[in-house]
Amino acid sequence: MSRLAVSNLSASLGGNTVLKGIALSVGPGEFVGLIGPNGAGKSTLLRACLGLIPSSGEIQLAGQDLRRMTAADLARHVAYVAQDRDIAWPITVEALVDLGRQPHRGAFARSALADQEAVEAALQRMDIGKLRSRRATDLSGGEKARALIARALAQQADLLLADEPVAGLDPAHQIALMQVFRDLTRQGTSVVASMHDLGLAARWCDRLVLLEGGRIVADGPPAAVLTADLLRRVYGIEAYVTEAAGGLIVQPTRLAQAGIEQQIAGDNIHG
Ligand SMILES: Nc1ncnc2c1ncn2[C@@H]1O[C@H](COP(=O)(O)OP(=O)(O)OP(=O)(O)O)[C@@H](O)[C@H]1O
Repeated sequence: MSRLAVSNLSASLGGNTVLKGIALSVGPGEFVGLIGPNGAGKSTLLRACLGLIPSSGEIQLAGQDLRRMTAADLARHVAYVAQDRDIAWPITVEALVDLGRQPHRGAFARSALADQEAVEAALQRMDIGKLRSRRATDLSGGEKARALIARALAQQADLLLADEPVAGLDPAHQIALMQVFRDLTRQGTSVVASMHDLGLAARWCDRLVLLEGGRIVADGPPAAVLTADLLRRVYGIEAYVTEAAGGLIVQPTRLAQAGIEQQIAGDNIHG
C-alpha cells in the first residue's frame, strides 16, 4: 500500500493556481527527491499533502483519506520538516526533539523508555548530542535545522516529508543527512525531500519528481529525470552529468542562455 497517494491534486494560493492536476504515489522504503525551480510548487505540494492548505483532488496517507484523519492520526503517520526554521520557544534542544514524541503519548505522560531511546537516536543521528542542553533559540542556522530534523526523526513516522532539509547544512552534514535518509528508507520509512542541490538529489535519491509551474514534468530514476534536455528546459542550465561508481554525478556548470550568448561571442571572435 502507498504511504502517500495523490491524484488530481490542485491548489490555489492568493488567487493563483499553484498546483495543477498532481498525481504522485510513494511506496514503502522510497527516497523521493522533489526538485524544480523556485516557485515550482514543491513546498505547496508538501503542505497540501499535510492538509496545511486547502486543495482539491484525492490525498491518501497510509490508505486513509487525509481529510478524514484527525490531527493525532496524521502525526502518527507523517512527520514534517518545514522550510521555515523559526524556533519560537527557548527550550533546550533535547526538549525540542522530545516534542517529536508527543503523538505517541498523552499530553502529560512521563517519557517512557521507547521515547527516550527515540530522542537519543535522533540526537545522535543528527550529530547534536553535545548540543542537547543548549537553548534551541541560540543555535546557528545549520544547528537549528539539524535540531528540527531530529524532532521529526524522533516522531518515527512511516512517512517523512522534508522541505529543503539540506539548506544551511555544511557539506559533511549534508552527506550525513542523505545517509540518514537512505538508512531510514532501507528500513522501510518513506522519505520525500524537496531539494535544490541536484548533485545530492542525483546521488542519493531512488527517484526524482520534477515540478515546473505546479505540474509534474518528470518522475523516475535520477538518470531519467536529470537529462541535459530537461535541465536546460526546466532550469535553464547546462550541467555535467555522468554515471559513476556510487551513483549519478550532476554538476550544474552554466546558464543555458548565457552559454548560447558566449558561443555566439566566441564564434564572432574566432570567425
Ligand atoms: N500564500 C501565498 N499566496 C500567494 N501565492 C503563494 C503563496 N504561497 C506560495 N505562493 C506561490 O505559489 C508558488 C509555489 O510556491 P512554493 O513555495 O510551493 O514553491 P517552491 O517550489 O517550494 O519554491 P522554492 O524553491 O523557492 O522554495 C509560487 O509562485 C509562490 O509565489
